[in-house]
Amino acid sequence: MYADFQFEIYLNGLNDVLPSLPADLTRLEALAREKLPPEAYDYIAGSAGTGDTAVANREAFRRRRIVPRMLRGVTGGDLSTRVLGAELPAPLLLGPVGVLRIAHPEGELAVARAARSLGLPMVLSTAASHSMEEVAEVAGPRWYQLYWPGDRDLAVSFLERAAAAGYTALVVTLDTFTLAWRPGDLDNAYLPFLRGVGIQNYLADPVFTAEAGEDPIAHWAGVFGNPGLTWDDLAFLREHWDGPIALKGIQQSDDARRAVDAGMDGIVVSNHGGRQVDGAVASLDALPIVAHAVGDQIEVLFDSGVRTGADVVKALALGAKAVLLGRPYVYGLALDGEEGVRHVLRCLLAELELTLRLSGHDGVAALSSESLFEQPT
Ligand SMILES: Cc1cc2nc3c(=O)[nH]c(=O)nc-3n(C[C@H](O)[C@H](O)[C@H](O)COP(=O)(O)O)c2cc1C
Ligand SMILES: CC(C)CC(=O)C(=O)O
Repeated sequence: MYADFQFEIYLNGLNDVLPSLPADLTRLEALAREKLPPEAYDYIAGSAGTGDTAVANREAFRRRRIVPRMLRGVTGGDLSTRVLGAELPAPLLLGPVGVLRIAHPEGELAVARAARSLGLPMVLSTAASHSMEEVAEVAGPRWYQLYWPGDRDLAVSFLERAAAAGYTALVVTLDTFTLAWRPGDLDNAYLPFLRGVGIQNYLADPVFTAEAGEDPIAHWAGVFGNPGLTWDDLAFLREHWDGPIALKGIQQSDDARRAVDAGMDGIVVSNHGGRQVDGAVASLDALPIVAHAVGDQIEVLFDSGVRTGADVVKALALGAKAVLLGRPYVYGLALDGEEGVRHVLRCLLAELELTLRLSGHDGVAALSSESLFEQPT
């Protein structure tokens, strides 16, 4: 049971049981802000444009309310589930976040260790600041996130390296072929790759090494600016990746159906945490529409705005099989490395389990849209 340490905390005090971080995960952002270099904090916490979509992501969660049911003989509260062919102890993954060394020197390694200690999959970003092979050495279950380079040889080399290093599923991010207008980073003139953090991931790659020495921004744009991709190109990925593939950044039902038609195994309903299209629909608002459009034909995952266990309950009730966590674990990383990430995950899982049981659900499979009430706007 994930919540077992709850009484231990009451008996001994939070800080004897967990690192000296608050149990209220929504307070971590303010603490991380005090610790991180200002431009790194702004990059992590920031979003596109006015931040409208990032705010809408949270509002969409607030608008939905859990409706607790009583006397339902709730005993266990089983969180385990099966996603893209993998048995997960809980419907939670660590979403792909690039350049984690800007938050902590151990970066992706610390995150991988924390995820492994709880048996949760980590989705490693193409833009990771440790190579996928280094991360694989310390990671447990692992998936690989692809920023799809225009150069097909480079794309194949990423896929082959990921498969060889034991990454079992592929998450292809479609919504970030170029960075959005992000005023905070523009005001700071800050892009992590400029500090030579992000691109280190590729130095082990012969194709990339040939290009090294070039201006890193021009290099990034040249390599990953691949806006001409279409649905037809997905056949290429199928040809070069044997495991399951999920498309990340889906927000619309026709796009979701096209993913089914293209033979994909999953989609991640996501607006990149509001970091790409400012004014875009809140990801949680898109979720039930997309989930309804595809039914059981493809697995639906979700991210953008998840901050608490109750949020996970809401996303699952609206049709997600599992959720990906973004910024919260990065704040934990910034505050206390591996321990900080584990703290975030343990608190979130405990709260998820308690919320599920207290609202009358004997496991994640018992959730449905009837578990929620939507407040009129
Ligand atoms: C600092 C930062 C870097 C990110 N880097 C990546 C990335 O490399 N690849 C990717 O697919 N998504 C990336 N994302 C998006 C996350 O995977 C995820 O969609 C988003 O953070 C979810 O929203 P949340 O932060 O509100 O939980 C990044 C997000 C942040 C905050
Ligand atoms: C483009 C990336 C390296 C990182 C990313 O996805 C982001 O900053 O949102």
